[in-house]
Amino acid sequence: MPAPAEILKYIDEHQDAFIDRLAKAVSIPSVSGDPARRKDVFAMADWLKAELESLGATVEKRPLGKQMLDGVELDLPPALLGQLGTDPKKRTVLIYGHFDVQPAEKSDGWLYDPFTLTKDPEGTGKLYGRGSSDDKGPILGWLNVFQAHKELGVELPVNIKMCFEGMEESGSEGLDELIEQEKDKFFKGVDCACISDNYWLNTTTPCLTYGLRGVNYFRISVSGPSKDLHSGVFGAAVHEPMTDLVTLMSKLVTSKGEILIPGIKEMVAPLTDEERARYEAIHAEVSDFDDAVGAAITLHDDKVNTLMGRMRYPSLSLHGIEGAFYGTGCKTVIPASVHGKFSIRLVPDMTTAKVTECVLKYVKEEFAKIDTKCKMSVEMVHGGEPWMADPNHYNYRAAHKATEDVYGISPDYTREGGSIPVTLSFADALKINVLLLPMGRGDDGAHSMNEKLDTDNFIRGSKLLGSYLHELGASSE
Ligand SMILES: C[C@H](N)C(=O)N[C@@H](Cc1c[nH]cn1)C(=O)O
Ligand SMILES: [Zn+2]
Ligand SMILES: [Zn+2]
Repeated sequence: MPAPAEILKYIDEHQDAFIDRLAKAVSIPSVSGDPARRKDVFAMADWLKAELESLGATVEKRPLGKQMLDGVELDLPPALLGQLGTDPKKRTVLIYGHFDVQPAEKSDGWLYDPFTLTKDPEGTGKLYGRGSSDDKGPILGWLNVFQAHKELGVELPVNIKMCFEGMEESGSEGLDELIEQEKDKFFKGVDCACISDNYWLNTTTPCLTYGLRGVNYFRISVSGPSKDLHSGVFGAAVHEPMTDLVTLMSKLVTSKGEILIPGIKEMVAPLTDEERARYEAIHAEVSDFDDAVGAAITLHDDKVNTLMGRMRYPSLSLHGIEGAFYGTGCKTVIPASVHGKFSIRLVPDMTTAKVTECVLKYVKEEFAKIDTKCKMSVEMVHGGEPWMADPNHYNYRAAHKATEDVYGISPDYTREGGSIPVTLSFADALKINVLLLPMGRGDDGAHSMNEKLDTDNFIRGSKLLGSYLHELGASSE
């Protein structure tokens, strides 16, 4: 059963107020990876808790302990466990989202201040701001639905349990332990889960996502002199950490994206004809990738291999070098120590443990070949396993119908190239089906500069979440 027409009308009529609430959320710079912004992640938790409570939810703040970040002990931001409705005759759906965001600085190349929601500057309905699509917009989509029901006095068709965290962009530290502790308490009675935290493949076709790649994030540290040196005074006289690190990082992946670490490719589940046919059926073109990244730079020239590269094969990306000179000008420095960061996206049947074993062994062997007096260490910073769900479950059928209700078309069935490690934790610990129901478009620029959410995706996406709840409430096994 679709959401009642009055709910959909309410969402349309309150578009401006909903965008203002998104602006407030974006203005809190809740960057989990930056110790200086940690207080803002706490502030974001408080703000979201108050908003949920004003809509009638009961919400508990659950502390998650402490973490060590670059040798400094930091409090982890709390998770929010919320509830709306306890009717034993209704299904209970768990919704998850994260209120932390990736780092963003105007100087990264943003057109506007990343922590001010810039509304529709080009007249095309785009809402620019860090977290607009990943993942504050989708969280607020749920709030829009709750508000419509509360204000109109329409009963929610299912019971809602909520889990919102503030560390997703930094490895979801502490959350698995909370889920394990609470699986027979707070999470008891959950029938299925819905996560809105990924993206359509293109800019026009909604999708349901039944798989995620996992991720192992690594850090290689190379150190030499006890302080930064003048390259004119000491160049060609000493071993240089940066040179060794760049040599090492160049051994990880080719320019064609081929991972050079022995043992990685061998773990990947073989492709079947049936699976290949699923990629052929997806509504996407290579040009959608070109548009999303802003250049014609795909590794493959055909749709199927491009989609499979993103969804069903592993990838290795080099992210950056901490300690390196990166400013303007020509500083002639030999950095004393540098830290190279890279991650590997995991697919079935890879595991974080086996990938870590292969990487550590290989990096140490390759470093030994360099014949340097610098010191090297390598560590896995955080990891999450790949995940797949059954897309024939009633949870997916409800979302399929809701997509038809709201968009008038059938959704594509996709696997996401990104990672949401907690998805597998919910599926395994609670033994439930999890659905990923994205709100944003493929060109939203999550993790990039100029992240945006289209007004239409925010508003119709809110209607989609509402209709999904009604279809779920009316569905049978
Ligand atoms: C898909 C989701 N919205 C997301 O962006 N996940 C992140 C998770 C992560 C892991 N390490 C750091 N962040 C991602 O896929 O990068
Ligand atoms: Zn993200
Ligand atoms: Zn996200």
